[in-house]
Amino acid sequence: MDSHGWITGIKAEPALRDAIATDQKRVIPEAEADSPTPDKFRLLATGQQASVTAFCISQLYILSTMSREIDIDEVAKRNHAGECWVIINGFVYDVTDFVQSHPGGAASILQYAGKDATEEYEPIHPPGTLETSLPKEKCLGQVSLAQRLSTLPEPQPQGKVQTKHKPISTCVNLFDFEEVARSRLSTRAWIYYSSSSEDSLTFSSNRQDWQSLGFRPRVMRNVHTVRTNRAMLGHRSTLPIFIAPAALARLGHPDGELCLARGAVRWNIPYAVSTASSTSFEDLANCVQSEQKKQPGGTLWFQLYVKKERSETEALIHQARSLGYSALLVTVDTAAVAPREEDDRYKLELAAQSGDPVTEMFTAKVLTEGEQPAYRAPYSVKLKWRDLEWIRAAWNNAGPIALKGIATAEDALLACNAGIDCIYLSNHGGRQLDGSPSALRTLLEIRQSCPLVLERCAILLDGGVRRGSDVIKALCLGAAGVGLGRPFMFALSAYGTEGVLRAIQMMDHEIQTTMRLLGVSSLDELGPQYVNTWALARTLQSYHEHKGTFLESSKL
Ligand code: HEM
Ligand SMILES: Cc1cc2nc3c(=O)[nH]c(=O)nc-3n(C[C@H](O)[C@H](O)[C@H](O)COP(=O)(O)O)c2cc1C
Repeated sequence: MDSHGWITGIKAEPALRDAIATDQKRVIPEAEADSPTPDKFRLLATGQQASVTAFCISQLYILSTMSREIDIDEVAKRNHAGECWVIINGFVYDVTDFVQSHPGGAASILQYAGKDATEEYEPIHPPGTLETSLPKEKCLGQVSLAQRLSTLPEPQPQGKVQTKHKPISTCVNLFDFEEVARSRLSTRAWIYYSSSSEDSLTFSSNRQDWQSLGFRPRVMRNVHTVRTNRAMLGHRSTLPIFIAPAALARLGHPDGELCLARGAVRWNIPYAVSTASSTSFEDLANCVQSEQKKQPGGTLWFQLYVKKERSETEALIHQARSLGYSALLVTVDTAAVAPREEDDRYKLELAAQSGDPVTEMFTAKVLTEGEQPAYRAPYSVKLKWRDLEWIRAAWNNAGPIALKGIATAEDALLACNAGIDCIYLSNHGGRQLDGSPSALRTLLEIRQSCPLVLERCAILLDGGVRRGSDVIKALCLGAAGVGLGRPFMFALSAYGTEGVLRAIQMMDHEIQTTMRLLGVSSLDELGPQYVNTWALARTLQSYHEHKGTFLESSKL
């Protein structure tokens, strides 16, 4: 390594080296020097701020390859669906044939047709995406270094954000992280994390329902020592909480999902990795392994979105299994992606500002026979209960299986009868069907109409959980454990790994305090006698009135 912190073997011109030194980064190529790709470089920050700026990678990429040079004006001409080129990390890709099948929707690429898409592309896609999604020949060449440098954004003064930044020591609860994250995140990232579908009815009731449940505390019990440990999907966790699967953590912080993995190991709780993780499944497994060498704990679960192609799904399951992910969580509430209008409006506004004709988001396409509608996600609209057979076979008993997104007692019973190990009650944080019930309501419904399910299957749930007291309420009603989604995304966006660790610590503290004030010293003592469900239970559909329909609809 030379005096500038560069690994030898990389030829960096002085101008480039200076540019990167200003940004205080060192670059380490992980692949052979003769065939570098943008995804095979990693940046290590020497300063506190580990913000990975894609342009550093692309400069090296440009310098270290010898492929065809393309003029930026040539790229600019290919700016429509009929001929669509984009620049990513200094390389020019012809994505004309790929655009229509892009899993993130055609519009998201067409917005960058003829332009540099690096800044948008990088935090969303895990390493290796370009290589696996596009044929090699679609990488046409690279733009010249001079042209690339001329389009680089001005370096941001590093200290400015930090001096304004609220110190982590002043955050007292999870809502504080949300506030800090809001001030730090780009508009796009904030909207992506915080938005919910349509009128946000479900999103709002997720929070309200926890608040409508009261406690029935007992006093004068010796609660000097409290035990918070809980087994969830075979993992003996220090706390009855886990990190719920959420896509695109690198939108919030350059270390993205790695922050979550570190938090999970250091606190010994499970982390459910999303199929749409912006860090590769392998990097996360390696991170957990190396953390566990320092201190054992934590586990990775794998959240599965069933893709349109069965072979793709099977490949994902095999990969998760071979990397040692210890449970499979199949998400079942995404037959379509519900509109999150804030996201859509923002994208459309950007498109309108840049004069791009991106209207296809709302344009109905006439389908030829047998063609699937172009949903905005790569997930299967044909998923059915029978598919559990091949999903189970692909997983090959590598650990328990949960169905994530169950929202009625009838489906809970179906899952139970299908031999599923765990029912994960969720409405996707209010991001899918607006008007669907909170997990808490579904749990009450199960207790009312088919309590047997609680004996035969483990129950996990999530949605609107922000307090240790919410967790305890769920456990009183029979949940084995509780997931948190947005709070962890906000915590990592605000303070990286430190934020995640502190968020878990806050939950630990709140859980312990609630237990003491409730008069229990172990989670096993919790039961329905500790909560007052009256206000919520009376809003449920009466099981006795609808018994016939219930029994009918809980069959296939
Ligand atoms: C040009 C080459 C590109 C390739 C090869 C590519 C490939 C992919 C792939 C394979 C996925 C699916 C990830 C998964 O679920 O496993 C995806 C998702 C996505 N991509 Fe791209 N993409 C490209 C460009 C872009 C650009 C320029 C944008 C600009 C915003 C973009 C935005 C998205 C979004 C929003 C998703 C969905 C993420 C989610 O919510 O799950 N992509 N892309
Ligand atoms: C930004 C974001 C991304 C998400 N991505 C996924 C995902 O990839 N897979 C999934 O099954 N659920 C996903 N979810 C839903 C969460 O797993 C979880 O159900 C939800 O966040 C819980 O609600 P909460 O955010 O109020 O805690 C996502 C949620 C958010 C907020």
